[in-house]
Amino acid sequence: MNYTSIHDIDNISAWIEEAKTLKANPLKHIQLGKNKVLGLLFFNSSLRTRLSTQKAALNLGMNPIVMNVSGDAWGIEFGDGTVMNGTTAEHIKEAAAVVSQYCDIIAVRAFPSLIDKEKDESEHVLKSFAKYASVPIVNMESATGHPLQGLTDAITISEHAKVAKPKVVLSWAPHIKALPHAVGNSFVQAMQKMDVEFVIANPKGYNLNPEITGDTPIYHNQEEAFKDADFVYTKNWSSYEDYGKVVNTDPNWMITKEKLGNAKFMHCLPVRRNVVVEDAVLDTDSSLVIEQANNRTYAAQLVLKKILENA
Ligand SMILES: NCCC[C@H](NC(=O)CCC(=O)O)C(=O)O
Ligand SMILES: NC(=O)OP(=O)(O)O
Repeated sequence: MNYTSIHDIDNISAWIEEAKTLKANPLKHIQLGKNKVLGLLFFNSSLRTRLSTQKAALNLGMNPIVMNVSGDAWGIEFGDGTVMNGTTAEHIKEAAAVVSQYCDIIAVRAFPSLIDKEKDESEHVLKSFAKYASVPIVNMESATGHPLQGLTDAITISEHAKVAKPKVVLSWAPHIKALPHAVGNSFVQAMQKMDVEFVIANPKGYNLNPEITGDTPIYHNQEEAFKDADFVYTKNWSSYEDYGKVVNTDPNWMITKEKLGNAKFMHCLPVRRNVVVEDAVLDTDSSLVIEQANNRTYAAQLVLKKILENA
C-alpha cells in the first residue's frame, strides 16, 4: 500500500475516527513498528512534515532516518535512457532500489518546478520512487498533492465542527512568491469527501485545476464566499491557467479579523504574517494553525500504521 494521494483514503470518516483514537493514546501501537525503518527523503525544506512524520514513526516504535536529498545526496536522474554526462550522478533506478534495502517505508517530499506543467502533473519524482522502490511510498508533498496535510485538515475540521454540516471556505490569499497547488488540491479533495458545505474563493485567473475542483463552487468575491463560514482555510497558490505565474498580489485578499467574523482560521504553515493573514487573526483563539500542526503527527501515524498492518 502506498499513500500518495487523498484518493488512497477509502473511508474518510473511519480514518478520522481512527486518527482521533491514536491521538488519545499515541503509544498504544509502539510494538507495531519495532525493528522497522522509515526513510524520509527531502528534496525541499520542511519543519512540520519532517518532525511530525518522525514523531509519528517513533510513536509506532519505528526508527526514522532522514536525508536532505537536494544538496547532500548525489544528483538523481529521472529520465529514461538519458546519457548521464550532465549534473546528475545516479539514476532513480539504483537510488530507489538501494534505499529500499535500508528502509521498510520510504517517504518523499518533492515540490513542482512550476515551469513545466506537464512534467509536474506527471508526478515523475513520486511515481519513479513508486516504480523503482520495492517498499511502500508515502507522499510528504509532491508536485500536485499534500495528502498528509489534507488528512490533517479533515481531522482538525471534524474536531472543531459545531454543526452537523459546517461551511468550509478555501480562500486564496496574496504572497510574494509563486507557490505550488499541492496543499490547495489535497484540501479540495479532502473536503469533497467530507460532509461539509464547501466553496472556494480566489481571484480571476487563479482557479485550481478544474479536474480537481469539479463541481465545487468557485467565488471571485471573497466577502460573498465567507458569508456564514465556519472555517476559512487559507492558502496562496500561483496561477494554474498561466502556469506557475504570480498574476495578482492584491493585498485586499489578505485575511483579516474583520473578514473572518466568527469563523475559525486554518493554514498549513509556514505562513507569512501580514501578507497572507494579519497578526490579529493568528494571535487569537480564532486560529487553529497550531492544532493543525499537532494533528500532522496523528495523520502520519495513521498512514504508517495502515501501511505496517498491510505489509
Ligand atoms: N508544506 C506546506 C507549504 C509548502 C510550500 N510553501 C512555501 O513554499 C512557502 C515559502 C515561503 O513563504 O517563502 C507550499 O506552498 O506548497
Ligand atoms: N505544512 C507543512 O507541510 O509544513 P512544512 O513545509 O514545514 O513541512
